[in-house]
Amino acid sequence: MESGGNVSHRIARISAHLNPPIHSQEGTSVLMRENCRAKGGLPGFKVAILGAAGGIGQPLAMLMKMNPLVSVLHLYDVVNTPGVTSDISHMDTGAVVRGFLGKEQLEEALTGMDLVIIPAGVPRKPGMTRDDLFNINAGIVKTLCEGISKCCPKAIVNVISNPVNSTVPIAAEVFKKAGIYDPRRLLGVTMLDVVRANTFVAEVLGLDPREVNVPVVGGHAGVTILPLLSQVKPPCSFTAEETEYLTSRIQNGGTEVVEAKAGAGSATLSMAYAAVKFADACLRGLRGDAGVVECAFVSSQVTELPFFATRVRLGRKGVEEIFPLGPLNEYERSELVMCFNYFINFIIMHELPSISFIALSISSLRITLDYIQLPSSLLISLY
Ligand SMILES: NC(=O)C1=CN([C@@H]2O[C@H](COP(=O)(O)OP(=O)(O)OC[C@H]3O[C@@H](n4cnc5c(N)ncnc54)[C@H](O)[C@@H]3O)[C@@H](O)[C@H]2O)C=CC1
Ligand SMILES: O=C([O-])CC(=O)C(=O)O
Repeated sequence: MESGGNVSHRIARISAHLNPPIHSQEGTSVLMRENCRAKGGLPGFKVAILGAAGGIGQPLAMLMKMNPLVSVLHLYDVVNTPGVTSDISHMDTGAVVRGFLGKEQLEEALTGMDLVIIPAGVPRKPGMTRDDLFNINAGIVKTLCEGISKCCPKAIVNVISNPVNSTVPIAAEVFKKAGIYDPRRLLGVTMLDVVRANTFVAEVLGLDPREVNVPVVGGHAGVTILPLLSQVKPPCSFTAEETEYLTSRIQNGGTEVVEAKAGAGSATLSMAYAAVKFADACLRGLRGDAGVVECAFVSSQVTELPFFATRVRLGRKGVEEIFPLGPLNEYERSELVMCFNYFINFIIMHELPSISFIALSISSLRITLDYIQLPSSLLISLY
């Protein structure tokens, strides 16, 4: 015999699944979905995916539907959300799924969300760099962040759209303009670099990748992706050859996939996996779990660059602690100079006056370089 509470809970869950996504087909049932009583499922977090019908968006939506921490899942895109939503809503997991299509439904998709994940935007094709996506994706991220400012200003925001090195500062500018910027809540997703690093290092060492943890710092493009192989857990050492091979493979992992897909896009499945791993960490932080630490591209004072990826501790307010780089070996210090060079060149090339990147100056970089004790010969490459 079920208690009254259990019965009403079951009815609420069934009704929640019958509750129509905004773009569902009309059923022939006497019980129309819009008449159902419950508007949400189990207690849990409300998550929106913006760009949910895309190569990343679809598997990401599927994996988030399987996440027990999620009670409501909003899928937003400018195309194809009805089909994706209908499909995913049939999965017998706890989260209730609703679909939203087109700009006029963006606000509805965002209202009340705890976490917003943004994989909206174009992917690259062979021969392109992530920075080549800047012109299109910057505008997309800007519009979506304006919606977030208005409808869920307290949400944690995970930015996947490339180039992450620029889309995150753009999101910050939008939030500042709206007066709602909290750097703790804005995170660029660099988890795929960590996932790749764990996999490739495990291959070299003959370990299970699940046992390996490689911090990857810097940014998310080419030489800005800086795996700290001297800080791998479990502790291990690499030959110079292994270090070169691993660093290059991790830095070029995205290009490896773009070339293999030969024009059909970039990493989607591994990215969806990485995005869910990261989103789950954010949700566990929001729930108040202790010791949730992942790498992310965030507003940072670890170096003089205004945004930088390092290990961060996630909590109820988002990023609650940013860890320093830790001791770097000579190879990693020289890689860090290349990382800085890249950022500076990008800023100069794109003349980004409105972006806070420009706030960094050569003199402040000198302080950073002194701080990390680079050999002075390497400084020359900066000037
Ligand atoms: N941070 C990372 O590690 C990674 C980032 N990416 C980036 O993620 C982005 C998405 O990649 P894919 O899913 O493969 O591309 P895709 O083209 O398959 O999907 C993108 C989706 O975004 C949607 N979209 C476009 N404009 C939109 C708007 N204004 N509002 C809402 N949705 C919009 C499209 O309709 C499409 O469904 C790309 O910029 C790619 O470079 C990809 C892999 C890894
Ligand atoms: O390489 C790309 O364009 C997509 C991406 O960011 C990655 O796979 O790391």
